[in-house]
Amino acid sequence: MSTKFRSKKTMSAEIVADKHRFDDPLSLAMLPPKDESPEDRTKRLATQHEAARISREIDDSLQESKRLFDMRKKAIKVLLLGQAESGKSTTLKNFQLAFTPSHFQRERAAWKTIVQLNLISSIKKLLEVVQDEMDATPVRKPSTPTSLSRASSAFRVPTHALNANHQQIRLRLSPLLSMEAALARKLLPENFDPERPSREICVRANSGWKATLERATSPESRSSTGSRHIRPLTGGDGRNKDDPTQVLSACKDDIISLWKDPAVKEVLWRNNVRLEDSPGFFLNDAERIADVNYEPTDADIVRARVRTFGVEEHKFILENGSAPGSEWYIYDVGGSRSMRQHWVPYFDDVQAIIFLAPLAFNQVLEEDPHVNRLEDSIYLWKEVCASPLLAKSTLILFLNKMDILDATLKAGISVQKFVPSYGDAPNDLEHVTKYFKEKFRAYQKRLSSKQRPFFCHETSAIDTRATSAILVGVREGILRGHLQKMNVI
Ligand SMILES: Nc1nc2c(ncn2[C@@H]2O[C@H](COP(=O)(O)OP(=O)(O)OP(=O)(O)O)[C@@H](O)[C@H]2O)c(=O)[nH]1
Ligand SMILES: [Mg+2]
Repeated sequence: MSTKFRSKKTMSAEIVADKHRFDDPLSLAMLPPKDESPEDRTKRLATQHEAARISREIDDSLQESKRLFDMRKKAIKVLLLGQAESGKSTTLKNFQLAFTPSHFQRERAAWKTIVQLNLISSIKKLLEVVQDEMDATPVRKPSTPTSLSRASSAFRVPTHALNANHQQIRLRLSPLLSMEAALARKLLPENFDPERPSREICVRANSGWKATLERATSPESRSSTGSRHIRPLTGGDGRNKDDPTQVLSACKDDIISLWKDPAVKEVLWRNNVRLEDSPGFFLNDAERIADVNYEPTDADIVRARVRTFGVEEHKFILENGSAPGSEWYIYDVGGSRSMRQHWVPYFDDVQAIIFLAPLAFNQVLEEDPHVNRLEDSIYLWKEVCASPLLAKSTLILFLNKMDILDATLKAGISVQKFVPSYGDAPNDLEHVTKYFKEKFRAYQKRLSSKQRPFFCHETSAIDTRATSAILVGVREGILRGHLQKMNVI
């Protein structure tokens, strides 16, 4: 711009700025030297240009951080709480399946390996019981019963005894066990729990274990000999000894016959072992899962068990429903006792707590067999209701595992025996549920510093269809409460 076209106002502003420049020691120090050579000038201008670029970058990143911070403030935060095995991660998977289905589908490959590992884990327990029985009683040959075996069988009613066939099956299944140990070590390096070493698959939160699993179990990875991948160990029969699909399919017939065997069933029954009630139970589906073409169904993924270790943050952008595009953060916590200390930092600014409480009146905690599960759930519920940090949060109670409660009551297990205060009220699903629901309601009323509505659902989180219908209602309730708080409605 030539001086001719500058306004009076601009010119006087420049004079003031120049005056300021010569008064200000910093500006003086920044002035180019009087005898600056053209090369020095070019260098100086380049440096100034670079400094300005970096400064712009810092500004942009600060603005982005602010934007993310504001978005998080606007996002909906939900915390899943409850004791270990109460169904928190299962509820999270239901949420993904219902509202962010494409995300759910993307993780399918990782879950396939988990289902296979779950199946192997049940086989491991089965083999342990078989081994203990064999160690305790002499093994008999199947075709030529001895007088000793006839005599010992006479003590049992009905008489199904383990024999050399079972030992053979056990031997043939042993590669599964070594493969499981190796696979868990390689694929889940975070598979560590001081409370229950090597009992259950467990991953540290946010360790990217799903991506690790997907990478490590993909066919490309297995066919690679690169050092970053699992090296394939190919047996004499051409089978890959590291690949759970191959090893399981080779063992399929033995797995099925062992699980269906009346002698094994009897041993389990006598030892009071109900594998069917253990988390991640897939033995009844061995025919399908041990198949070489196995692909997990949605129901398999929801039922697959991985113990949560720490606190996992899951970010969702809703793909459907009344507020598509809305951003949610769901925190899934590890529920065993040693992990509860990590919950509190996540209490800040949380809109809703979904509290999972199975009415497991006849079970004890895995980490402490002296503590009744239902008592522990009630203790935790009281803590949550009374917490000042959660005073403004909406509490939503899921009386989960209703299917198990139903089966327990139908099996004739008496509530009164475990909870004397239940008295002689009918030992059926309706009355038992009502009784404990009222207990939870009363504690919330008594312990909340401000009154809040009591939201309670009876759930069976492995039933994806029924859970989805409940979650739609929960989602809408949370959204409404959130928008009201933000004065949008
Ligand atoms: N039968 C039945 N099983 C359920 C139900 N909900 C969850 N499960 C199973 O119970 C086991 C434990 O569920 P998770 O969701 O992993 O439990 P969690 O609360 O996340 O446990 P931690 O991560 O150890 O704190 C899994 O194998 C689930 O498939 C239910 O309503 N009925
Ligand atoms: Mg979990």
